[in-house]
Amino acid sequence: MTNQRIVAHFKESAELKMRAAEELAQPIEQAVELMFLALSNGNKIMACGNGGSAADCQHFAAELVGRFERERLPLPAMALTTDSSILTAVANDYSFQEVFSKQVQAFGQSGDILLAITTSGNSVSVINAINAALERDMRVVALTGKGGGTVNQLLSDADVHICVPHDRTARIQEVHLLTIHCLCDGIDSALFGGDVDD
Ligand SMILES: O=C(CO)[C@@H](O)[C@H](O)[C@H](O)[C@H](O)COP(=O)(O)O
Ligand SMILES: [Zn+2]
Repeated sequence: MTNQRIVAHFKESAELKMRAAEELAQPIEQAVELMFLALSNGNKIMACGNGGSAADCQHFAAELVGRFERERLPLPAMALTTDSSILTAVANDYSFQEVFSKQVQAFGQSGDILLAITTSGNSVSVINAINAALERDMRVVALTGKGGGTVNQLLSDADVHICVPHDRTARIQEVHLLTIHCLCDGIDSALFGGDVDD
Protein backbone atom coordinates (compact mmCIF):
# COMPACT_ATOMS: atom_id res chain seq x y z
CA MET A 1 0.00 0.00 0.00
CA THR A 2 2.71 2.46 1.03
CA ASN A 3 4.72 1.37 -1.93
CA GLN A 4 1.79 2.09 -4.26
CA ARG A 5 1.45 5.59 -2.87
CA ILE A 6 5.14 6.22 -3.42
CA VAL A 7 5.02 4.93 -6.98
CA ALA A 8 1.91 7.07 -7.62
CA HIS A 9 3.82 10.20 -6.48
CA PHE A 10 6.69 9.42 -8.83
CA LYS A 11 4.32 8.71 -11.72
CA GLU A 12 2.27 11.87 -11.26
CA SER A 13 5.42 13.98 -10.95
CA ALA A 14 7.04 12.45 -14.04
CA GLU A 15 3.87 12.78 -16.14
CA LEU A 16 3.42 16.42 -15.13
CA LYS A 17 7.04 17.21 -15.96
CA MET A 18 6.66 15.74 -19.47
CA ARG A 19 3.42 17.66 -20.05
CA ALA A 20 4.75 20.90 -18.57
CA ALA A 21 7.85 20.76 -20.79
CA GLU A 22 5.64 21.52 -23.80
CA GLU A 23 3.87 24.45 -22.16
CA LEU A 24 6.68 25.98 -20.16
CA ALA A 25 9.70 25.77 -22.47
CA GLN A 26 8.85 29.07 -24.14
CA PRO A 27 8.23 31.17 -21.01
CA ILE A 28 11.31 29.64 -19.37
CA GLU A 29 13.36 30.70 -22.41
CA GLN A 30 11.92 34.23 -22.10
CA ALA A 31 12.82 34.28 -18.41
CA VAL A 32 16.42 33.28 -19.21
CA GLU A 33 16.64 36.13 -21.75
CA LEU A 34 15.25 38.63 -19.24
CA MET A 35 17.60 37.47 -16.48
CA PHE A 36 20.67 37.31 -18.71
CA LEU A 37 20.00 40.82 -20.02
CA ALA A 38 19.59 42.18 -16.49
CA LEU A 39 22.77 40.48 -15.25
CA SER A 40 24.68 41.69 -18.33
CA ASN A 41 23.60 45.25 -17.52
CA GLY A 42 24.92 44.99 -13.96
CA ASN A 43 21.50 44.44 -12.39
CA LYS A 44 20.59 41.80 -9.83
CA ILE A 45 17.89 39.20 -9.18
CA MET A 46 15.91 39.08 -5.92
CA ALA A 47 13.76 36.07 -5.04
CA CYS A 48 10.81 35.72 -2.68
CA GLY A 49 8.31 33.02 -1.68
CA ASN A 50 6.88 31.24 1.37
CA GLY A 51 7.50 27.78 2.84
CA GLY A 52 8.88 25.38 0.24
CA SER A 53 9.12 28.31 -2.17
CA ALA A 54 11.36 30.16 0.31
CA ALA A 55 13.72 27.18 0.08
CA ASP A 56 13.55 27.45 -3.72
CA CYS A 57 14.59 31.11 -3.51
CA GLN A 58 17.64 30.19 -1.45
CA HIS A 59 18.46 27.30 -3.78
CA PHE A 60 18.37 29.66 -6.78
CA ALA A 61 20.49 32.36 -5.10
CA ALA A 62 23.07 29.76 -4.04
CA GLU A 63 23.44 28.53 -7.61
CA LEU A 64 23.94 32.04 -8.96
CA VAL A 65 26.24 33.36 -6.25
CA GLY A 66 28.11 30.06 -5.96
CA ARG A 67 27.81 27.97 -9.07
CA PHE A 68 25.44 25.69 -10.98
CA GLU A 69 27.36 23.23 -13.17
CA ARG A 70 30.17 25.38 -14.53
CA GLU A 71 32.89 27.54 -13.02
CA ARG A 72 32.18 31.23 -13.45
CA LEU A 73 32.23 34.53 -11.60
CA PRO A 74 29.59 34.94 -8.88
CA LEU A 75 26.34 36.41 -10.18
CA PRO A 76 24.25 38.84 -8.07
CA ALA A 77 21.17 37.05 -6.75
CA MET A 78 19.66 37.29 -3.27
CA ALA A 79 16.88 35.47 -1.45
CA LEU A 80 14.61 37.82 0.51
CA THR A 81 13.71 34.92 2.80
CA THR A 82 16.81 34.62 4.94
CA ASP A 83 17.41 37.60 7.25
CA SER A 84 15.50 36.66 10.41
CA SER A 85 15.96 40.13 11.91
CA ILE A 86 14.44 41.90 8.92
CA LEU A 87 11.68 39.28 8.58
CA THR A 88 10.70 39.41 12.26
CA ALA A 89 10.97 43.19 12.58
CA VAL A 90 8.79 43.85 9.54
CA ALA A 91 6.29 41.11 10.46
CA ASN A 92 6.14 42.34 14.07
CA ASP A 93 6.03 46.09 13.44
CA TYR A 94 4.03 46.17 10.19
CA SER A 95 2.63 42.86 8.93
CA PHE A 96 3.88 39.59 7.53
CA GLN A 97 2.40 40.66 4.21
CA GLU A 98 5.13 43.30 3.91
CA VAL A 99 8.18 41.14 4.68
CA PHE A 100 9.23 40.94 1.02
CA SER A 101 7.87 44.24 -0.31
CA LYS A 102 9.86 46.27 2.27
CA GLN A 103 13.04 44.53 1.09
CA VAL A 104 12.20 45.17 -2.55
CA GLN A 105 11.71 48.85 -1.67
CA ALA A 106 15.01 48.87 0.20
CA PHE A 107 17.21 46.99 -2.30
CA GLY A 108 15.40 47.03 -5.65
CA GLN A 109 16.59 49.24 -8.49
CA SER A 110 15.28 49.89 -11.95
CA GLY A 111 16.27 47.00 -14.24
CA ASP A 112 16.55 44.43 -11.44
CA ILE A 113 14.48 41.24 -11.60
CA LEU A 114 12.12 39.86 -8.96
CA LEU A 115 11.76 36.07 -9.04
CA ALA A 116 8.36 35.66 -7.33
CA ILE A 117 7.47 32.09 -6.36
CA THR A 118 3.96 31.15 -5.23
CA THR A 119 2.18 27.89 -6.09
CA SER A 120 -1.27 29.46 -5.60
CA GLY A 121 -0.44 32.81 -7.15
CA ASN A 122 -2.26 34.34 -4.20
CA SER A 123 0.16 34.76 -1.28
CA VAL A 124 -0.22 38.40 -0.28
CA SER A 125 3.42 38.77 0.80
CA VAL A 126 4.47 37.76 -2.72
CA ILE A 127 1.76 39.85 -4.42
CA ASN A 128 2.93 42.92 -2.46
CA ALA A 129 6.53 42.25 -3.50
CA ILE A 130 5.47 42.06 -7.16
CA ASN A 131 3.67 45.41 -6.85
CA ALA A 132 6.70 46.96 -5.14
CA ALA A 133 8.98 45.64 -7.91
CA LEU A 134 6.76 47.00 -10.69
CA GLU A 135 6.63 50.37 -8.94
CA ARG A 136 10.45 50.45 -9.06
CA ASP A 137 10.54 49.65 -12.77
CA MET A 138 11.81 46.14 -12.14
CA ARG A 139 10.75 43.18 -14.29
CA VAL A 140 9.08 40.14 -12.69
CA VAL A 141 9.53 36.44 -13.39
CA ALA A 142 6.69 34.64 -11.58
CA LEU A 143 6.63 30.90 -10.89
CA THR A 144 3.08 29.85 -10.04
CA GLY A 145 0.53 27.05 -10.47
CA LYS A 146 -3.22 26.51 -9.96
CA GLY A 147 -4.02 28.85 -12.85
CA GLY A 148 -1.79 31.66 -11.55
CA GLY A 149 -4.30 33.34 -9.18
CA THR A 150 -3.87 37.07 -8.55
CA VAL A 151 -0.49 37.10 -10.31
CA ASN A 152 -2.36 37.02 -13.65
CA GLN A 153 -3.76 40.47 -12.97
CA LEU A 154 -0.43 42.10 -12.16
CA LEU A 155 1.99 41.15 -14.93
CA SER A 156 2.38 42.74 -18.35
CA ASP A 157 4.10 41.52 -21.53
CA ALA A 158 7.37 42.92 -20.14
CA ASP A 159 7.26 40.27 -17.39
CA VAL A 160 7.26 36.47 -17.57
CA HIS A 161 4.67 34.17 -15.99
CA ILE A 162 5.63 30.50 -15.71
CA CYS A 163 2.44 28.81 -14.50
CA VAL A 164 2.66 25.07 -13.84
CA PRO A 165 -0.49 23.36 -15.20
CA HIS A 166 -1.45 21.50 -12.00
CA ASP A 167 -3.42 22.05 -8.78
CA ARG A 168 -1.35 20.11 -6.27
CA THR A 169 1.17 22.21 -4.34
CA ALA A 170 3.83 19.49 -4.06
CA ARG A 171 3.73 18.70 -7.79
CA ILE A 172 3.91 22.41 -8.66
CA GLN A 173 6.92 22.87 -6.38
CA GLU A 174 8.68 19.93 -8.05
CA VAL A 175 8.30 21.62 -11.42
CA HIS A 176 9.41 24.95 -9.94
CA LEU A 177 12.68 23.38 -8.86
CA LEU A 178 13.21 21.89 -12.32
CA THR A 179 12.44 25.32 -13.79
CA ILE A 180 15.01 26.94 -11.50
CA HIS A 181 17.65 24.51 -12.78
CA CYS A 182 16.63 25.34 -16.37
CA LEU A 183 17.05 29.04 -15.56
CA CYS A 184 20.54 28.44 -14.11
CA ASP A 185 21.53 26.29 -17.09
CA GLY A 186 20.12 28.87 -19.52
CA ILE A 187 22.07 31.69 -17.88
CA ASP A 188 25.30 29.63 -17.93
CA SER A 189 24.69 28.67 -21.57
CA ALA A 190 24.14 32.31 -22.51
CA LEU A 191 27.46 33.13 -20.85
CA PHE A 192 29.50 30.23 -22.20
CA GLY A 193 27.65 28.48 -25.02
CA GLY A 194 25.75 25.20 -25.04
CA ASP A 195 27.98 22.44 -23.66
CA VAL A 196 28.55 21.57 -20.03
CA ASP A 197 32.29 21.00 -19.73
CA ASP A 198 32.45 18.81 -16.63
O1 LIG B 1 6.13 23.23 0.86
C1 LIG B 1 4.98 23.34 1.20
C2 LIG B 1 3.95 22.39 0.73
O2 LIG B 1 4.50 21.43 -0.13
C3 LIG B 1 4.52 24.45 2.10
O3 LIG B 1 5.55 24.84 2.98
C4 LIG B 1 4.05 25.66 1.27
O4 LIG B 1 5.16 26.19 0.59
C5 LIG B 1 3.43 26.74 2.18
O5 LIG B 1 2.19 26.27 2.64
C6 LIG B 1 3.24 28.09 1.49
O6 LIG B 1 2.79 29.03 2.44
C7 LIG B 1 2.28 28.07 0.30
O7 LIG B 1 2.26 29.36 -0.31
P1 LIG B 1 2.01 29.58 -1.86
O8 LIG B 1 2.83 28.61 -2.63
O9 LIG B 1 0.53 29.41 -2.12
O10 LIG B 1 2.44 31.00 -2.12
ZN1 LIG C 1 6.72 21.26 -0.21
